[in-house]
Amino acid sequence: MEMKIGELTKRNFATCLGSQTIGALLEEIYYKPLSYVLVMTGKTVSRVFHIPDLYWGMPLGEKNTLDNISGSKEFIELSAKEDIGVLLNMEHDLAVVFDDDHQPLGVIDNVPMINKLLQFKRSRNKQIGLDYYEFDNIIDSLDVDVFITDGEGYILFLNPAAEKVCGIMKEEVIGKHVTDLEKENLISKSITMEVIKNRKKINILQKMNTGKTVLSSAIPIFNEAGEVSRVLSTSNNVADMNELLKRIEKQNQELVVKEQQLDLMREAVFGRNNYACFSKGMEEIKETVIKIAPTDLTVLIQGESGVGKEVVAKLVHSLSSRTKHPLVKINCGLIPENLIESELFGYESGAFTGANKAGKIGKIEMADQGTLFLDEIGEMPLLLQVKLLEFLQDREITRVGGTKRINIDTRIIAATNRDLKEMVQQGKFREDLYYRLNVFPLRIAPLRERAEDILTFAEYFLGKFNDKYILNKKMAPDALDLLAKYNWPGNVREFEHVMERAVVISNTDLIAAAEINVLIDIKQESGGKIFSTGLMPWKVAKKELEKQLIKRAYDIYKSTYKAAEALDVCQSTVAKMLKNMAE
Ligand SMILES: Nc1ncnc2c1ncn2[C@@H]1O[C@H](COP(=O)(O)OP(=O)(O)OP(=O)(O)O)[C@@H](O)[C@H]1O
Repeated sequence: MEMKIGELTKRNFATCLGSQTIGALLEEIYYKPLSYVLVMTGKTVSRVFHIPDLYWGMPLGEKNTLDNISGSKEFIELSAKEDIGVLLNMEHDLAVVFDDDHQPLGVIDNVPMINKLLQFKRSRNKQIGLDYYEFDNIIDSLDVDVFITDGEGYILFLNPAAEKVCGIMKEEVIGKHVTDLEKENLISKSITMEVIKNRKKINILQKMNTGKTVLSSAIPIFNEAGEVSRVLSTSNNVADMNELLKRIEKQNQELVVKEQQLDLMREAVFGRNNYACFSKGMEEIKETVIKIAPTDLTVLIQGESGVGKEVVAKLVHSLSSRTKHPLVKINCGLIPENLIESELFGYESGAFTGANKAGKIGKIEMADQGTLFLDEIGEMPLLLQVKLLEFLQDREITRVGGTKRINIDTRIIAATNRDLKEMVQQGKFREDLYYRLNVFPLRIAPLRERAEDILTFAEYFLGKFNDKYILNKKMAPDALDLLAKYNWPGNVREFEHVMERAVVISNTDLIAAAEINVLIDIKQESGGKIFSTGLMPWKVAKKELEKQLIKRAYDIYKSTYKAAEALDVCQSTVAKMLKNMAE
């Protein structure tokens, strides 16, 4: 059954006589949520005014009576009992609805829209689309604020969500102009007028008198003549967005805390593994280790002997998820060639004479779930390189003398002080194995190339050996100078040994340069050898060498006596030559 006109009728109207002045009328209805005024002549409705139009005209004609002004809407009269089908194809915008006694019951506005809905519904012959009232209900139930004005900025509608955000009642503001809301400080800035002016969508942040800040978005709706006939504003509570942002921020903070905890954990790991660094290069290695440790990437660490390759390998393992499982080290250079295969792969009982009867598991198997550290990989015999390559490809081993394939899950870290690439070129190392290992290469620079690390190491090892020997020794500045100038052919390992011996042998609590000097002996700096890089006359070369040695010794000791002692010449020679050089 079709709806009746009475069900669609809005009761937001007032009646009055045509002799009433506009001023008096508006004063009377000011606070009421009304949209229309019906001017009565006896029992007949003679004119209908849209209340916002009256506000608009008021400054000019406050004293005018309704009979005297223009602007009445065209309308049609309908009975409440009629089916809504009568609206079909109706040309008027507005209908005034009467009851059985011909008393005005209300109005139906926006008839064309209802019309369209009806047509739509009928064309489908079923209940598709929404009834007019359903729209009202839906907009009222929306959690989004909806605020509608006419094309001049007079407020026509706001839903409960908008009432809440603005802190105003519909009744208070319907029919008012948006600029009044600004004047009354109900909103900070009207977006509606901007939209009317610019004829396009605008977004702004609005502060409401409720203290809430909303992000408003308003769009113009145009009539057929291309004029802005309505402005539809919706807004989102910034507090809700802020709430969301706060939540995101909180999560970010939690992440930062977690990151810090992770940093602390890493520091603890670094501390435990005795990794000291100061130079940019070493910091970079530390950062890289932090990044690659959690992955299962194979790492190839290259660098001279004693630079700290094993330290780095341990770090990678400690910071990986495999840390609870063993880090198994195999020094490929130390195991006799005939044993290395069984060392790596293990053997079954009775595999060869002299072997343990029960058999033995190899290092690779021991490293299952953990990390296998192949130190001195450059020393691995070529034949075994093939077997290692096979394992790296299949991740399976067969014990010597056995047939069973055993699946192994291990991470590989290899280290070498040899130039593997060069070995590949010389045919001493398998190219395919080289590429299998060189997945993530790390090169650790020799100590002489990272002089910035020396002071850090001095402090670090001083602390370490003071603790070890329960001492409290310090380094004299010239002793530190000396450490910084030496070129450390044995790298960190040599440095560590020198520091340990210095702590142990120094006679006082202050380790002096002379005590360091005894340990590193400047004459050994280049193994006691002097290299020439070009040819020059004998005498000139001799002179140049003398100058260089004197300068070097004096730079280190800052004393002609000590320099003379180190160079094994008399003090006057050093003093004289320094003087000549200065002239
Ligand atoms: N960054 C570092 N922080 C603290 N100690 C370090 C560092 N680097 C190296 N060392 C110390 O130097 C010594 C040599 O380090 P490590 O054994 O790791 O060197 P390597 O490069 O593996 O040497 P090799 O090639 O001879 O096996 C170790 O005692 C180690 O503790």
